[in-house]
Amino acid sequence: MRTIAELETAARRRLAPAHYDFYAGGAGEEETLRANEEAFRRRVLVPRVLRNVGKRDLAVELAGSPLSMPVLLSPTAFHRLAHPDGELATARAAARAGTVLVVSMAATTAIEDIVAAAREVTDDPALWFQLYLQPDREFTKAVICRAERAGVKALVVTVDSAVFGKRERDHRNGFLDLPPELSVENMRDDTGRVRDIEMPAELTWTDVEWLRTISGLPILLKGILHPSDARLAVEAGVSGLVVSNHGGRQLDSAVSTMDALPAVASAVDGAIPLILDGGVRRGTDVVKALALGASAVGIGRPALWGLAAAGTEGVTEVLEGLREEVDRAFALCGAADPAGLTAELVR
Ligand SMILES: Cc1cc2nc3c(=O)[nH]c(=O)nc-3n(C[C@H](O)[C@H](O)[C@H](O)COP(=O)(O)O)c2cc1C
Ligand SMILES: O=C(O)C(=O)c1ccccc1
Repeated sequence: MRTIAELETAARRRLAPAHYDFYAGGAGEEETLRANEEAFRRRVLVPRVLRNVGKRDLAVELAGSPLSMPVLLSPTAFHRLAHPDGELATARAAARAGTVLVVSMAATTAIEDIVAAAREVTDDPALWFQLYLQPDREFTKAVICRAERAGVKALVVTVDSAVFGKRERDHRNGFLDLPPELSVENMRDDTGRVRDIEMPAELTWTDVEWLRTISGLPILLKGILHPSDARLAVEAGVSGLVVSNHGGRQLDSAVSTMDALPAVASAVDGAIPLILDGGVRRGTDVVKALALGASAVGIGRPALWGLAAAGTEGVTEVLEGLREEVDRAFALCGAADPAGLTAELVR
């Protein structure tokens, strides 16, 4: 089994340079992109021993969906740029691993087809749908109804993107849009035209209330870093938060997610689950995030590297590699299950 770093090397060899840069890059100086990984390296584990870790259970439940381990696939755009099977491959790997795939609104495959691919692997796959609330509310509602009908189990609203982050690699490479043979299939309107995804600059907490009136699905907010926003999210009645800086692709110089986590966890005080994403590359990263208050972590780029390197098998390699590392790190930290990971393990 290859490490995520090795899969990234394999992916880089296969991808067009501009596509590799689109996946790998961040906003501006890429300070936040680097800070996410660096924040894990800066923390060390102080393990406990003699705690009978002979039987370990990595499973968690989030917003009504069961996960076989505390690792899910964060939403990422354009999987067909990485591999011809695109989101179908990613969905199969997630279903096989028993974890959640958050399908991006910028997916290059229709949500019905993604759900069908996962259902070939398992009866009741857990697929969530990420969205940017569009200025056209009727259209937004239609997209949500379509995803619900297809069988998604939760909605993840991305709130860190009032405007698009400036990814300077993309500007240098002239990578502005998908090649003509690909499109964001879930943005088709009733005329069959594919609409552009608009970044929702005018969004407020009122829109989160509106969303709760139009869908009964659990709603999670993705891109929360400030403890005051975390408190408002609890008041708004959402089912969970993703502590995320969009993998350093939005506000450069934003706090790393591991540095943001403790204050968010203390603000939420267990009321709703927290998912952390950004920079997770090793099982010990997962353990550090859980110890400091996350219920699970999300991975973005690692899944894209697996996908580009080897399709479904590559994403499986990433997920099973992480599972093995997480399990080993639990054992060596003296934790038999997620509840056994406490803040005292991290310095
Ligand atoms: C190529 C790429 C595309 C992304 N597309 C989306 C998206 O469509 N919607 C979204 O909410 N987040 C998107 N993200 C952010 C991820 O959901 C996630 O927050 C981030 O990748 C986590 O950091 P990591 O890549 O270090 O694991 C994207 C990230 C990357 C790298
Ligand atoms: O690349 C991204 O991070 C992203 O969020 C996105 C969203 C819409 C279209 C393309 C990319």
